[in-house]
Amino acid sequence: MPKYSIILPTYNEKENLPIITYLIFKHLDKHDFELIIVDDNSPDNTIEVAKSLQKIYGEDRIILRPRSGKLGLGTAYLYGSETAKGNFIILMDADLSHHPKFIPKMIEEQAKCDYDIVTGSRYLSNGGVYGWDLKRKVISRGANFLTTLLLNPKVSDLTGSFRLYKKNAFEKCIKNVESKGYAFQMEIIILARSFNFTIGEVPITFVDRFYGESKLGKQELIQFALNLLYLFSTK
Ligand SMILES: Nc1nc2c(ncn2[C@@H]2O[C@H](COP(=O)(O)OP(=O)(O)O[C@H]3O[C@H](CO)[C@@H](O)[C@H](O)[C@@H]3O)[C@@H](O)[C@H]2O)c(=O)[nH]1
Ligand SMILES: [Mg+2]
Repeated sequence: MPKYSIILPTYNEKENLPIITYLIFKHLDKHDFELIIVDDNSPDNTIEVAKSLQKIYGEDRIILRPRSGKLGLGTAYLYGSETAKGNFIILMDADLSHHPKFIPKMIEEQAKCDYDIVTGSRYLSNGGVYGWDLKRKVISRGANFLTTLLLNPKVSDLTGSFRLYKKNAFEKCIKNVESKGYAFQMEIIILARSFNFTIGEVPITFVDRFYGESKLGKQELIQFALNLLYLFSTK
């Protein structure tokens, strides 16, 4: 039976964490999985909530990273993949923007063609984005448009982070990725294509967070543009 390791990076997600955890356990009750919560020493003490959840669901089902500093999302994913015991890795956000009900659909899609990667896509028909203002919609569409124009990796949602990977595919991509911030997800797809990994897509609806705040800032966007130009120039 396949085992799935779900990596959940958290930074100030104390309200969202119990709800997302409950929904993951509900929607994956027929699957063998572990949940790896990678907190960056959040000032709101998310880690204390995570420890309580670990007591409820068991230390074999919820794995926590020992206390760290603010190390960033890239290192959170790296820790998750080094710790994972599953043969598949699932990345998702902890803020309820990614609904766990889509995970069984991703698992089904992966099995259909034995894909190396399945991406949750907001930009397929039946997918969508809810709750974002115009600026955020333009940024997301713009980032996808520019990446497609320059690198055309033939995936409809390049910046989304809700994905399922075969463990070996994820390890190979993450070892080679250079981008640290918002461009990370996009670069992973570019790398996956260069390694000839197969990629399937499942439509998802992304709902903007209700509790807490997005960590995407102006600096991240400038970095995205620089990373994209770098990938284009080294193509
Ligand atoms: N451990 C850790 N977790 C972090 C950090 N920064 C953010 N996170 C966690 O990473 C997830 C996504 O962060 P958000 O701040 O909610 O991102 P977003 O603006 O909603 O952006 C989302 O959509 C983008 C595509 O439009 C994605 O590119 C991005 O990865 C994310 O999925 C959340 O679970 C958040 O707690 C960090 O430095 N460290
Ligand atoms: Mg978010």
